[in-house]
Amino acid sequence: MAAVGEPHSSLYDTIVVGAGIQGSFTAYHLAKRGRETLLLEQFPLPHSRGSSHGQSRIIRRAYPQEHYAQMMAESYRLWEQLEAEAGAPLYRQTGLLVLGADTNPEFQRCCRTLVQHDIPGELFTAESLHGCFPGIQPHCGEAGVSDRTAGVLYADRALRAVQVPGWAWGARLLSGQEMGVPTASPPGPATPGAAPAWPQARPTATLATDTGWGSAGVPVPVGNAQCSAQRPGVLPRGARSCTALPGMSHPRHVPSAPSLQGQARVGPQHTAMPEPGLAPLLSPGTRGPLAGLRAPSCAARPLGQGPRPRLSQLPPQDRFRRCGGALRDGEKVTDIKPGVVVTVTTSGGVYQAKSLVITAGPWANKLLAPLGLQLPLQTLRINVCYWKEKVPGAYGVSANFPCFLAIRANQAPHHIYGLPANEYPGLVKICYHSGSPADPEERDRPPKASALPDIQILQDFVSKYLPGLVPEPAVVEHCMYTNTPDEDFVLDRHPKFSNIVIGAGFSGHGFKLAPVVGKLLCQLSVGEEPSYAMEPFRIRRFPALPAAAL
Ligand SMILES: O=C(O)[C@@H]1CCCCN1
Repeated sequence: MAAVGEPHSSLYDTIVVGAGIQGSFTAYHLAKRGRETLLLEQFPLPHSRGSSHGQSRIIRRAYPQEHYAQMMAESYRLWEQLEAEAGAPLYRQTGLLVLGADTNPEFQRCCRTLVQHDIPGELFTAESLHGCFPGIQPHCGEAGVSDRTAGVLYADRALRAVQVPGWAWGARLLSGQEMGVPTASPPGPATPGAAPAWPQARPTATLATDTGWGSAGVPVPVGNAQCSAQRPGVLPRGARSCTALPGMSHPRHVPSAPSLQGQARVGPQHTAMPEPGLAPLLSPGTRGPLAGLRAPSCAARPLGQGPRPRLSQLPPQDRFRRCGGALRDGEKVTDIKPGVVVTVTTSGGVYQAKSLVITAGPWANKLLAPLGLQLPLQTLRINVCYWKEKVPGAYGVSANFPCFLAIRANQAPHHIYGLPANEYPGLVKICYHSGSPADPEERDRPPKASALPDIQILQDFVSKYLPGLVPEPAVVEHCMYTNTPDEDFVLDRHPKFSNIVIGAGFSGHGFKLAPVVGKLLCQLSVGEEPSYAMEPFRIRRFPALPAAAL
């Protein structure tokens, strides 16, 4: 079979349907292994119809689920590798603050992950948190924990970077928009010339036996919040950075935030005494979960990675030597015929491959229906909101404002998360981790006013927690989530057709994990043993799949 008017291989090793971040990383891994790979995308690239567009995403290791925490260690390494290949910064370390009720099990699981994986971070009471981040106004009974390795991924740039090597090494662009091998750092929000500091992914300390932050059902005594001392305000311009975390401003008079690493920070800017509620955890010889950890390494990891080769600087024969990839955008899949050889018909041609990977985001079930499978996926339209600073720069990356993740703060049933002002000067990205059910084909239809409770929830949150922001969104953009009931991904083979692999249901938290997801889908596709336990991602975990679905 041949594409209309285009020469190409008669039989690909793998066709990947969907060139969002998950499909692009899958094609990238396949092409790097020398697999003849065709990456199909229904829209001309770049586009903003799915879930991978926009300039920023959070990258973090603070995950409540152990399986993602494990995957993130490798994901950081693979992002760093891609960054070296692209020759352009893809990441900016800002730190992340997880904010939640100190008794919240999810908050406690995040704390446990940080301790168990020896991830640098700190624990805050409501009072010490407000001292370190005057722009944030926590409330009684809330606490914070920071993940110093976290930051912002430059999403658009990352997507482009992973698509370019995927086919540039693979040699052929058959049609569609030519994306070009980068010859210089693409424009974007990163500081020019600033190489990001990729945090150490591997644990560096021997950890004490886990006595169970949350796992044993014991509430974590994270401190005695003294809410009366709090004051509204924002980070003063030019405020000095905290010595412990790059993402913190720490005025001299503010009480110290205890370190997750097992001792209170002591220094000219910090008080020596741990806060009363933390004392039992922080005492030498404690059997608590913080026992036995090393003193914090407070300095930011030195950049020190030297100049990176740009793809464009490699000799063309090197760039094109690797066998594999081709990308066809602007081609919508209209039919898939399973079999030992899978036949995929698009609006532009007919292609065949030994295996197929479907990474179609919110279109997953539309493609799977003719293959007899419907996954319990809910597609949601998400409002991506930006909020104006009252004092310019107060919540910006340059002022060391961190990313944050508020767990059920303000009684909101879902999480609220934010990223410091960066892509739009003076505007902070703050979003609700849920949205209104929507068909991806109709995502541009304005929702009814009643379908916008999230904006009201965000306004309440901004008023109460971020008093230095104007509590009206200045910009609202949109993207799609595809949620599973448990918000774990689907990474599995089709139950009937083992050479059809499905990546779906990334539930609004998949971007940062895409390097590992792509590797796993590649491994499933080529018949290798996956690098991680796949149980959380299996289709069969959904007990209620109707028989007709299979
Ligand atoms: O995965 C993340 O890190 C962000 C924040 C939390 C919810 C949405 N996505």
